Amino acid sequence: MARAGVVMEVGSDGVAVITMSNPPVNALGPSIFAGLKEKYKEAMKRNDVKAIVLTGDGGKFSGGFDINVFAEVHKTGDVSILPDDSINLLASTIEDANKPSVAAIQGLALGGGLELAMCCHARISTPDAQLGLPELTLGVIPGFGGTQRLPRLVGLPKAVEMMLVSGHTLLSKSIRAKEGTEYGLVDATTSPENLLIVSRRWALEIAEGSKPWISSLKRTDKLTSLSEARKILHVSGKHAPNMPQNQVCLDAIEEGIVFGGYAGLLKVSAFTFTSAVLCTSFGVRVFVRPVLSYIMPHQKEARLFKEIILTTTARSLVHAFFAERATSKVPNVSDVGLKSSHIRKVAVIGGGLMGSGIATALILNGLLVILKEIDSTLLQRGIKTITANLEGLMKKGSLTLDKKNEALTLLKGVLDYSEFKEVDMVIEAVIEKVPLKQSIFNEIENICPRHCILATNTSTIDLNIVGERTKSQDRIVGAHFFSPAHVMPLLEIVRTEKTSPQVILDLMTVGKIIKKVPIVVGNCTGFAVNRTFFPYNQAAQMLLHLGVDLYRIDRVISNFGMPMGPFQLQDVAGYGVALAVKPIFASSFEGRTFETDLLELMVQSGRNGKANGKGYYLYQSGSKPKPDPSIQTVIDESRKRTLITSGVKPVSVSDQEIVEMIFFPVVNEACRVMDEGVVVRSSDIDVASILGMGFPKYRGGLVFWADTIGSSYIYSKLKKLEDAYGRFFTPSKYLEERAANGLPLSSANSTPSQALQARL
Ligand SMILES: C[C@H](O)CC(=O)SCCNC(=O)CCNC(=O)[C@H](O)C(C)(C)COP(=O)(O)OP(=O)(O)OC[C@H]1O[C@@H](n2cnc3c(N)ncnc32)[C@H](O)[C@@H]1OP(=O)(O)O
Repeated sequence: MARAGVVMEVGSDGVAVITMSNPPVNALGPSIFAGLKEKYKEAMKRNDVKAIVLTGDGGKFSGGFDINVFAEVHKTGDVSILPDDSINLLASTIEDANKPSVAAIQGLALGGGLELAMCCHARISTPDAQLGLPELTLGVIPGFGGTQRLPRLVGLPKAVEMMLVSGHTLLSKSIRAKEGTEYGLVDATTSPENLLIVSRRWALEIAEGSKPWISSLKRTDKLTSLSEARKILHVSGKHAPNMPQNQVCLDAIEEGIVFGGYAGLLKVSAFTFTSAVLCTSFGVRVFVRPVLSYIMPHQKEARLFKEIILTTTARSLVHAFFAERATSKVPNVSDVGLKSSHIRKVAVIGGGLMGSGIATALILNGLLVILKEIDSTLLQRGIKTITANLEGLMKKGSLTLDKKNEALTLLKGVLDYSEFKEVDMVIEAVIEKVPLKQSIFNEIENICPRHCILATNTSTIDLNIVGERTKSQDRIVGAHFFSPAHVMPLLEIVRTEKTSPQVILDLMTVGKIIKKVPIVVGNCTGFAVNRTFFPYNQAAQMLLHLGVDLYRIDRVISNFGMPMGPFQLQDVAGYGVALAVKPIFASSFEGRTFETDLLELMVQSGRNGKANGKGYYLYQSGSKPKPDPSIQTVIDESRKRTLITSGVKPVSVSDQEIVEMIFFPVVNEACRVMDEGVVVRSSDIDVASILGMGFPKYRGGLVFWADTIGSSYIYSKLKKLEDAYGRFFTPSKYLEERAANGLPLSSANSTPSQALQARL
């Protein structure tokens, strides 16, 4: 089936197989809903149909409700385009039908997809299918009865765990079907070949009465007492600062627990309420609530859904979803019919922190790795770091011992280039020294096969300089990983004018294989991410030199949603790289950097950050970083030496001003990055800021957030700051023009910027 739609085939056994098709993930859009209603109506009418199997085409059940509709709601503000199908289709037509339905699940059943499966009377699945309700990661809540049916199928604690978002990346926990059988979400697992056979038989057995006919919404056996439930909901709600969707979801669940899931779907009457209350044994509180709130838990869910979809959080997270997917669309690379080459073996040069992290990411995802170091001590240290990285993942529960051992078999340490004759890609990850990198590229060009990609992990150095002594400019590309490379999800792919589209496509493919989100950017000092964010630390340092307490700055920025404040981040990253790139940024961005000796003074006073336990904070293993009062002498000395603050009284700033003074210069630099065509589209900066710098995803990314504030406000603030503190804050031409014309900063969002188009 190529077009979106639903088909039905009735077998001689009396089973109607209804198949949804909407490639690539069978998203539930209007044509699928219309098709489901039509086919169900027909199946109910036909005398030769005894039971129904509901499934998805192309090896997938469904990736859920069509998120494009959310984007449309955000564009128009019109929530009436959202279907009200939780009652009409899922409950009345499927769950309450007089013929049973079995969901045959393969690949994935997510969001509305799983909700559809949960209203069937049984679920048969392939063992590895991914099942989950990730709606909260989009800032909304399940809207097709998931808040009611999931707790009834798997119990409240597991349901809450599967739905709520937590952590900085706002993930909700999906499960594999194998685990689903333990919790009762899945009735049986089977191979893809047998899926329809087993599902048909199961459906007939329900119809004949030899298997139970279960309506999820009527079940109460997995629900705990109301007081227990409230405890679970209360504890879960506590971990949700800045995420209104968590509390809203808990409210919808609680409503259903108090009033009963099934009662919510039937016409409201005293009898239905009473029977719901009795069968769930949930106390007297029901009777003291105002009558209106008795009406239908599903109405509660649907009503909350329509409210929450309009929040800034939902807008931001839906934007982030599409922004992340847009990164794989690179003009003249992904749209010119190129096919990815098969990259099997990768050499990593340098077993330091970055090289080991990169090697870890590669072997974890099945690629053969040759790790090269200059002597056996360094090589052993690199291999030890890789082993420790894998053990760290095991401790977190994300890797089994077998997988760890399997990964290590893919790693080979070497001290010379003899193995490089067969590699498909080299990633150089040595220290940031131009002559060293140049001589490495010169050597590997001669040794590696002609097809081999020559990548550097430099975070700053111009790629044309790195490859200056080679003739293979078309194969040279930047593969900028973020530390720790086996954990951080971003891969910045840096191309020069000469890098071939095939090389870019191949590196993007490797990026996807190792589960990174690759963004393709142009070549300039700091590339897109470090360049955009260089004013971040510098603005924080400027505020410190203006007399603002460093721990307050960190607190304000953490409260804004960054994983930690800028000073703690400097401690964690170490000062080495910052000191090394300081002169590079100062010369490339002359006049718009903040000059201070702070880091030099820190190092002179024996502080190296977290690495030696002493930085802006004091670090002891097992306890949280502690402010260090003795840092004041270093700060006083630095303030004395810094032109901007000598003789000036400490400034008084509000928390909002701290956020603005730190992030507006970052937004300003992002404007230059967009204007120069360093990124393909502004939303790539959003993705990079979220995945590379920890910018809060629920704010949609740096540029999206800036647009919620408005270009003219940001411009006027920067102008005032420029008057007070100089060129560090001077608004860019791009920002000035956008502000003058009342335009958002992201208007080049879906199309490549003009500067880039001119270059391509
Ligand atoms: C009322 C309901 O309760 C509300 C809901 O159901 S909200 C939706 C809940 N579902 C989700 O959140 C799932 C979102 N999707 C995903 O997590 C992932 O896309 C996936 C796991 C399904 C597949 O991942 P992967 O194979 O890596 O492919 P991925 O690149 O992400 O997606 C492939 C394409 O499908 C699209 N897509 C995926 N899920 C979609 C959805 N639910 N709606 C619309 N498009 C979707 C992507 O935008 C992408 O389109 P593109 O090729 O044009 O860029």
